[in-house]
Amino acid sequence: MASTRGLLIVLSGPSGVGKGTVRAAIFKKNIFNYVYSVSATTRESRPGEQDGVDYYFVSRDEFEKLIEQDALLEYAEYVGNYYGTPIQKIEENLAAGNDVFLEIEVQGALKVRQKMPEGIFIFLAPPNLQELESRITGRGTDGEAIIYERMQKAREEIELMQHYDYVVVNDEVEFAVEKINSIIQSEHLKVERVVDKIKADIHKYFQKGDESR
Ligand SMILES: Nc1nc2c(ncn2[C@@H]2O[C@H](COP(=O)(O)OP(=O)(O)O)[C@@H](O)[C@H]2O)c(=O)[nH]1
Ligand SMILES: Nc1ncnc2c1ncn2[C@@H]1O[C@H](COP(=O)(O)OP(=O)(O)O)[C@@H](O)[C@H]1O
Repeated sequence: MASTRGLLIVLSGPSGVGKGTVRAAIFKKNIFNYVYSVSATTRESRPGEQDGVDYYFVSRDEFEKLIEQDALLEYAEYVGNYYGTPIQKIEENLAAGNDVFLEIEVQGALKVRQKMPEGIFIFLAPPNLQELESRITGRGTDGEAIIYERMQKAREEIELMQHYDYVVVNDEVEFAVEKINSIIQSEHLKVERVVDKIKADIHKYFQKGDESR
């Protein structure tokens, strides 16, 4: 009998809410040994970003081949670039019992929800919209028109919050990390998962006994 499948954890939310920051803090703490799902993207790499670690940086042609080959669990076009989740490693890791962590935007997360409804979908929300605007502005990567566009998009995305399992407000990074880790912890303790684990253990125990008899 295979070991219990890992959990698929999807962290999503509007641009600028702090997904990247919170994800980095979660991985730094590394409580649950999540495997991070590295996405493919057609956007240019930023200074300090590493190919295969932060993203797989690919051309548009290469990305379109991945789509044709059905190699992506989902993909979305976001601010002029493609972003997509390679499926193979996710499947392999979940089957091996490892938890897999995705950090993707809202359209993509909802597509994953349709394909893998057993996942745990967490919406990272800003404390309020004024604070969201300050974070986007403070990041210093966007002009005024883009900021306005991102705020309009955030408004639509916040309305999709009801399709998630949990909402975590990113007030302080440290608190958001704690809240997310405690969600994962309680998902691990759900009775059906514990029962699956115990069944796998019972199976292993008696199989060993049968072999030595
Ligand atoms: N749908 C989808 N979105 C992704 C994927 N990878 C990253 N994203 C999202 O794409 C958006 C833009 O990412 P990025 O260019 O790194 O800029 P950021 O705004 O600084 O995080 C963010 O909301 C990411 O969460 C993916 O594989 N699929
Ligand atoms: N809890 C927080 N409090 C204040 N600033 C934050 C918080 N979380 C993130 N930020 C800041 O907000 C900006 C956007 O964060 P980022 O992680 O890039 O967002 P996203 O990945 O969702 O687009 C960054 O400048 C980051 O330092």
